[in-house]
Amino acid sequence: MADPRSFRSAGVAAAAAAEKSRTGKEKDFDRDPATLTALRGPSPQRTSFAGNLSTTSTLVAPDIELLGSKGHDGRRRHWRRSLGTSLRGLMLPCLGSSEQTDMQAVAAPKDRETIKILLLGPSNSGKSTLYNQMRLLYTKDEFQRHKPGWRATILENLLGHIQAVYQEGKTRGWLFSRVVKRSLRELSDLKDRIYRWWELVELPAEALAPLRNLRDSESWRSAMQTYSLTDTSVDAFYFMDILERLFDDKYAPSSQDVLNTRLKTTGIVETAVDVGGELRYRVFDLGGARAERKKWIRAFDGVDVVVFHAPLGSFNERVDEDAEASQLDEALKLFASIANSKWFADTLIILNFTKSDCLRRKLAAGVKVFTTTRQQTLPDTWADKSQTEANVAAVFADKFLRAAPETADNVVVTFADANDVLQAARLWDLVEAKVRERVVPFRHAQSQSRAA
Ligand SMILES: Nc1nc2c(ncn2[C@@H]2O[C@H](COP(=O)(O)OP(=O)(O)OP(=O)(O)O)[C@@H](O)[C@H]2O)c(=O)[nH]1
Ligand SMILES: [Mg+2]
Repeated sequence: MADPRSFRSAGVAAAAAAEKSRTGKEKDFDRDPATLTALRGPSPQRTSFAGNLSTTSTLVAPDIELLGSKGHDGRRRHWRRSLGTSLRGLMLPCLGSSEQTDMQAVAAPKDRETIKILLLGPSNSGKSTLYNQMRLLYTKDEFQRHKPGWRATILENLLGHIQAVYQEGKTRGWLFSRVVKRSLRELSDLKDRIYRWWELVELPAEALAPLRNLRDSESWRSAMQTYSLTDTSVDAFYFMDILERLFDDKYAPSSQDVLNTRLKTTGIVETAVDVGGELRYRVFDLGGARAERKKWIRAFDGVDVVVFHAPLGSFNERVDEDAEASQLDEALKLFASIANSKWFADTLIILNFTKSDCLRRKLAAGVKVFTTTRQQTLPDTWADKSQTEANVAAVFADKFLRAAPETADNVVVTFADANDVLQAARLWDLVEAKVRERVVPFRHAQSQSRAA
């Protein structure tokens, strides 16, 4: 099994396996430490993947409602859709003064050393998380200044998740222990003091005890665990584990708290950062939900780098807007249209697989990625592969690369979990290295040929 902390471990294994299947020879990808390329193989084959969930069971508590009556009908999709956007008005200050949804910024003239980078991918794939990692790296002071503004969303993430797990339990007939039922009821009784629409979210001190009881309850943790096998939008274990901090009067979100928080992006968010030397980035974080993608075209002009996000660990999760569509399939279709678009023929495309940690967790829990019960069929070469992280990564890297044009040499594959500081830092290092190695010389060559 690959070293979970290593940025390249799963990717290197994936690249090596794909290369071996293509050429029959071993290739030492460690000699090419920054990239995973050359994964293109012979004729495209179809792959199938599925989730085979183990379930927890148990007794459901009486009806509870933690988030008030506005906008939450109890179904997971509705909760997820409202999560993060509901407090958008409140959260705008934390997005930073250099960011805006103003299209004029998108159309601003391009300077030779200014590199335009788009973060693309479906919703929930880690774009904004990687965007925040970039701000943490290059504009740390500004990022720190805006961290307190995340508090309301963190609390909303925590409460929204509890509501979602409860609703899932109700739908699937899970049995909760008496302590869990009592704690949920106590939280529900506090709901008017916990949640306010268009106001700051506050947690009364009395909420700590029931939340602690939930956190310490085997029954609730097991329900959270099961739920997390089909929804990786919020790492609720993380927030449960910092409960005491959240209740501290002086609580100020840490960088990791922010990186683990889900806030759905609407519109186009931009920031400019000095990278060092002659380089300056203009980075655009675009909302990945289907309705948001209609706005993408406005940012497509003059793009130097696309960092495309494909959530590997979401292979068995559904798209919010379409219960039939898998998140990874959605990512594949989207990637195919980006990689084959005339807008990006000369653009460096970093295809970054995120959520490998979720894949690892799901595999460890016995969830199957490749099963014969899925509608799509497995490619023959992979049908007998064991379901290791490296094999799964290789299958999907191969599948995505086959969706790019046969002759494309502008795609670089990476595996970096967006919420992991080390992995994200290495990804941004890779972006910088590739920009210096390929994008800047390409630009200079273009301007010279224009001048000649
Ligand atoms: N475990 C894990 N969580 C991740 C990873 N990448 C992102 N997340 C979490 O997934 C959730 C969604 O991430 P976002 O960055 O908001 O997703 P997005 O692509 O910007 O989504 P939209 O704004 O809707 O387009 C957040 O709670 C992140 O903390 C990852 O690699 N591993
Ligand atoms: Mg986002």
